[in-house]
Amino acid sequence: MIPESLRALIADTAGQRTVEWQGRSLLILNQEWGELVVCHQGAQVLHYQPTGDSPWLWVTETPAALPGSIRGGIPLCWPWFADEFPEGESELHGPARKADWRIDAVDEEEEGVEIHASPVSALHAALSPRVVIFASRRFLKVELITENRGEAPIKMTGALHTYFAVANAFECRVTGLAGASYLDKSQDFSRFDQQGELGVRGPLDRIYQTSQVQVLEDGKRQLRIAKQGSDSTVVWHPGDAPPADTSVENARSFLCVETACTRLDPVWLPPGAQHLLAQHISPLSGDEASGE
Ligand SMILES: O=P(O)(O)OC[C@H]1O[C@H](O)[C@H](O)[C@@H](O)[C@@H]1O
Repeated sequence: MIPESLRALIADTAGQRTVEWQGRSLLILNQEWGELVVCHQGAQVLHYQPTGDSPWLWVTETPAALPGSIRGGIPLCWPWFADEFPEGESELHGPARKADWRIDAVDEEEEGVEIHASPVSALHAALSPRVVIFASRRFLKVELITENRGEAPIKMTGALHTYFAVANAFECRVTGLAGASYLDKSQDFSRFDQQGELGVRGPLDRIYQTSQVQVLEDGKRQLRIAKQGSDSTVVWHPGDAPPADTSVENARSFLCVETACTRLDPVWLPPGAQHLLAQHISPLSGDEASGE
């Protein structure tokens, strides 16, 4: 579920190192607690695997060339999601995922790591983003923090556009959405209510209005997806018409469950204020799994 060439670089890493892959600079950690790969382009977590498990995140076998971004891992959509462009802009999902980011700090402890990143060049006249990544044997958490350094309130949207690695996208369940209202992008953003839990059986592109925890089940693993600062969960799969950088077969092994702020819940950030958008992924504990 990650390309062989990336797998080989991780296997050759003892501890921590920075390497080139696909023309991008990657920070690779291979430690007792597990593996983590962060790409400098987009401050994108490309890979996370706690010891004893398989990868939680999917990466395309055939990434787009630069200046494109790599499909997979946890791309940052910032400071807007999809086509919620501010006036004069046209880049789908915003400039952050293609931009160069600096790794400001890597704090390693026996139990895990905390990584801080910020863009090399300003991505917005007033909004300033930074990213904090926490990884350990038990969880992966990504925080996207935005500060308004300007003098007027600014409207923003965004997403942690996570590509989860799954056994088969069309045999997945995403629980925690039952009863939630959603906009269906494939039906001109018509609004519906989710009847029962979501079973993914084909292409879908939906924005659910919810701040609740979701659980992604693929028959082999149950991952709990908790969030902060988000009232939208986007569930997306392109079916048998994936984007050009991904084959139909390869696309079957991801499902996007995105922690987002969208047209349903845009953030109006006052001057001097910060917004935290966070996704916290962990295995469903035994108690929760049995419904206790
Ligand atoms: O191909 P990308 O620009 O990465 O966008 C991939 C997808 O992102 C989101 O999930 C949107 O809801 C989809 O409509 C879009 O197709």
